[in-house]
Amino acid sequence: MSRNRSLHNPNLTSFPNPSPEFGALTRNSSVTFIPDTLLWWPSYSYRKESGIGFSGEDFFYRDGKFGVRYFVPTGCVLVNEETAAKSEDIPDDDMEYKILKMAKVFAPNKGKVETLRRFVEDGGVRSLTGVIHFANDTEGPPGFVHGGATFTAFDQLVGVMVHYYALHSPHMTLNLTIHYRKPMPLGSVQFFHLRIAKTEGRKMYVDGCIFDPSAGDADEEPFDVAGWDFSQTIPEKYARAKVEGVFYRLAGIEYLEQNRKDSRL
Ligand SMILES: CCCCC/C=C\C/C=C\C/C=C\C/C=C\CCCC(=O)SCCNC(=O)CCNC(=O)[C@H](O)C(C)(C)COP(=O)(O)OP(=O)(O)OC[C@H]1O[C@@H](n2cnc3c(N)ncnc32)[C@H](O)[C@@H]1OP(=O)(O)O
Repeated sequence: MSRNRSLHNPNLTSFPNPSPEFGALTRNSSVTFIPDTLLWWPSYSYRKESGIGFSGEDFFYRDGKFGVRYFVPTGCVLVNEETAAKSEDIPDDDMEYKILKMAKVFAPNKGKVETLRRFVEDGGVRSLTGVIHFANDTEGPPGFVHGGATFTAFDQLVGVMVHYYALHSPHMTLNLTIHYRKPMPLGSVQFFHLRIAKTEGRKMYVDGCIFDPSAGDADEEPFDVAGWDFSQTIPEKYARAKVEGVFYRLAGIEYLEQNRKDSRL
């Protein structure tokens, strides 16, 4: 049996650098790695108060619980200095302009210039791909990841994707459904592939999966991540968990402040 078990390393507490999984994605020409400084949003309040950005290749949810690296389809960089400069004549109280200014700070200044609207019109796939490490303290069933940890990971990953493609305009989760297909081995490094299925008004419909190249049939070669065309969905048999959900664009971040006041928090 030539099954690749290298992804399941119970002793792994942080990302090996560079990990074989990360390497497989960087060799895939249909995806581009975005340093997660551009997407990382650990705490909106903290960030706002401190003005501190975050660096490093790994994303961790609290104390080393999840580590994440992100990729987007090649040629889908949303905005750069040039695009942002063209928006100088937009009034300052315009929400989209504020978002563009944020994006100017956070978006990578390289690659092809694509605005969100242009990209959508082109019918391109809006997706996010990456590797995620479930460290040992996410344990639920003995030897496996807790379903709540999987859910949190999905909510965060999809949230990051939605905010990325919406040029950082604030969205909240309306609903999220997880289908647990196969137990998630504790300490394993998994891949995820998420996409925006459609946008309707203020709603963004999303779907995707966390998948494991070695989760297919035992007599097959593992799934070829380096050669896979990520504009396609991942074959069902590799999915450990699948997700579908809807995110909703808020009129402004002030909505959250108003809710805090209303709740007397
Ligand atoms: C989280 C914001 C952060 C902002 C940060 C800014 C920039 C960020 C940049 C990067 C961020 C990076 C990462 C972020 C990572 C993760 C994101 C975390 C996401 C979360 O973890 S977030 C917490 C859980 N989330 C909630 O806490 C939502 C509570 N909720 C509400 O606050 C209201 O519900 C609201 C405002 C959403 C809508 O309320 P509303 O009054 O404005 O509008 P209304 O009620 O009319 O609903 C409008 C349409 O949604 C339909 N609808 C309503 N509820 C539904 C449901 N449950 N399922 C299906 N459809 C539903 C209605 O049927 C109607 O549909 P239709 O228009 O078709 O009739």
